[in-house]
Amino acid sequence: MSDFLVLDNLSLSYGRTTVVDQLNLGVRKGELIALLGPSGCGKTTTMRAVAGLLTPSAGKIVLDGKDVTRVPPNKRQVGLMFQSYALFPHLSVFENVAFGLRLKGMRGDALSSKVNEGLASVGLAQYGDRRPADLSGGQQQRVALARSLVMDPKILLLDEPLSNLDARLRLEMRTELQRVQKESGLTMIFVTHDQSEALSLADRIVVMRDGEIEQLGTPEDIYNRPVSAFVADFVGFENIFAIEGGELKGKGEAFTLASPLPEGATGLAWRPEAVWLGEGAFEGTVIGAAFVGQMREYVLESAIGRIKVNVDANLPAHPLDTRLAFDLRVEDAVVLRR
Ligand SMILES: Nc1ncnc2c1ncn2[C@@H]1O[C@H](COP(=O)(O)OP(=O)(O)OP(=O)(O)O)[C@@H](O)[C@H]1O
Repeated sequence: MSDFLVLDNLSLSYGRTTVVDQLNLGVRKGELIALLGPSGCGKTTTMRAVAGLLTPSAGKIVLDGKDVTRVPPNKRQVGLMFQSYALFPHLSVFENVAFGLRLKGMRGDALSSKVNEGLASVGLAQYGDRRPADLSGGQQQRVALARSLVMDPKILLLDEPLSNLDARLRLEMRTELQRVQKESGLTMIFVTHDQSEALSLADRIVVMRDGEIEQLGTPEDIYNRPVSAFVADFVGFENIFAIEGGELKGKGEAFTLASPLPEGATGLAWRPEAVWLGEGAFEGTVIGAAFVGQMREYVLESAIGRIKVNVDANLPAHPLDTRLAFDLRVEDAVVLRR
């Protein structure tokens, strides 16, 4: 299947500063893609280019088989929902959702049924007469979503759509977004710097770093098989070591493992639960210990650096300052190859 949205060698600049450099990305129809990366890596800039708010300095954007690189924003059928989803405070919920449709010349029954359908799709069928101020933050967010959906965009871009919501609402809206997307079959790209949001929502994740794609894959790929220390760090690996001259090096002394290093590896990383505690070639002092329900989390200070270890909470606890042996085994590591 050919891609529905293609970013082909896309370069984006502000003045003389190139922010995104020769980016290539294909998005399939009906896919939910997350753009994940730290602040300043170019996520919003990429979205702005897809929406037509920024003209690329090189490369092209193809949407639904049509080159839209030079097409103005209002002719692209690209929906946008930003973090500040500013609803019109003086208009009712119904009128907020109707706004764009009226601009397109829609009136009467066609307008009412379209708006009501939009409100129903986000679970707000009964709220048309309210003002935005009389809704919860989550409900306001859903009005903004309905406002985007009724325009029948080919693709909907969401820039940090959930970051204004508190933790509980954010979880609720995640589920809501996923439901709406699956029911409507709409292609969506959402920007986030929250790895758990990306992992839980997306069909595929694009991890960006300094305007380039560091890794593209399913949530399982990204979580279980990060290609680089950068991605590993982003998805919660705590114990990351680079390979330099056949030795492993983190924040402490370099060391050599008993087993041979995997072919082509540039680094090895261990999740806290993949570190052996109580036996092994290394020794560390417990400088942090926390009970977190099913697990106990330890921080060990050792010659090779600080090591984070999670073990079953049913095992006997180790108090602070205890000296403990631990082991890092190649077979329990994730191999980084970039
Ligand atoms: N209008 C602008 N003029 C000049 N530089 C800009 C402009 N907007 C963004 N930048 C720069 O471009 C780079 C990428 O910014 P962008 O907003 O795309 O990052 P981001 O990944 O979306 O970050 P965040 O998560 O903080 O929103 C940053 O270094 C930023 O300072």
